[in-house]
Amino acid sequence: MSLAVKAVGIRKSFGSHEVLKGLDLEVAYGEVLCILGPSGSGKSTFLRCINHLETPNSGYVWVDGAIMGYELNRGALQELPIKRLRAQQSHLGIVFQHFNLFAHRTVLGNVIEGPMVVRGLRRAEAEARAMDLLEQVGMAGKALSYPSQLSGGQKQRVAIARSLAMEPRVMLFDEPTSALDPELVGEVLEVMRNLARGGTTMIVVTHEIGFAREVADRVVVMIDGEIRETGAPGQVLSNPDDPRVRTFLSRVLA
Ligand SMILES: Nc1ncnc2c1ncn2[C@@H]1O[C@H](COP(=O)(O)OP(=O)(O)OP(=O)(O)O)[C@@H](O)[C@H]1O
Repeated sequence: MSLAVKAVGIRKSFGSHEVLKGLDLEVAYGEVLCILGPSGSGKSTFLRCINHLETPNSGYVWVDGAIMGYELNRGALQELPIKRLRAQQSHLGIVFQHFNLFAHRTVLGNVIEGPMVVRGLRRAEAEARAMDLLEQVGMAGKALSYPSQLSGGQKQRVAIARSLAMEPRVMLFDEPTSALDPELVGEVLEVMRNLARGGTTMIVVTHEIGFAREVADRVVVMIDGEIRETGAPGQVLSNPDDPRVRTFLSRVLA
C-alpha cells in the first residue's frame, strides 16, 4: 500500500498543556479519513501538525514520502528553510472553518493567485484551470464576483477550488462547515462528497457524523490528545470498543 501521509509519534504542547500525546496515523492515496472527537481534543492541532502550520514538539510526518519540515543532510535531519517548507506545504491543500478568501480579489482572482505566484503558471493557463475547478464546485457563474457578494457556502466552495488549484497530493479540511448556516452545509458537503468519489485523498476534521458515516473510508476518534478508536465508519460509529468514545458518540448522536 502506498501512503500519502504517515505520522509517527506526534506530540505537541502549548506551555504545560500537552495537547497531542504521541499520535500515529497512516493515510493511503485515495483514502478519505474523518477525524471526530470532542471540542478541545486536539483535532485541529493534529491537522496543523500534519502540514507543519504547527511544528510538533516531537514526531515526524511524511507526505508523499518526504518528511515534512526537514531534509536529510549527511545522515542528519535539518530543518528546512522557510521557502522550501512553503513549497512542501503546497502539496497539502487546507480548507479552514473560515474561508480566508482575499476580499479585494474576484472569485477567479482568488483561484489563480497561488498557481501564478507559487507555481509560476501563465495567466491564461491558470484561468482556464481555475474555470474548470469553479465549474466542478458549481461556482463558475460567480467567477467575477467578489467574496462579499457570496454566501458562506459559496465562499467555502471557492476556498475548496482555490486549494485544488495548487494540485495538492492531499486535501485537509478543518471543520469546513462549522461556520455555515445550517441550510448552506449541504452544498459544501456535496462538493466534498464529489471530491471523495473522484479519488481525492482527504483528511477531514468534522462534527458531521452523517458525512463521516457515508463518505469516510476510515474514521478516527480523538479524545484528550489521543487516538482512542480507528476503523471503518460502521464499526466505529455503531459499535466502538473504547468506553470514552462510546460516551462521546452517544452525546453527539443523541
Ligand atoms: N496556539 C495555541 N496556543 C495555546 N493553546 C492552544 C493553541 N492551539 C490550540 N490550543 C489548545 O489546544 C487544545 C486543543 O485545541 P484544538 O483546536 O486542536 O481542538 P479541537 O479538537 O480541534 O477542538 P474544536 O472541535 O473545538 O475545534 C485546546 O485546549 C486549545 O485551547
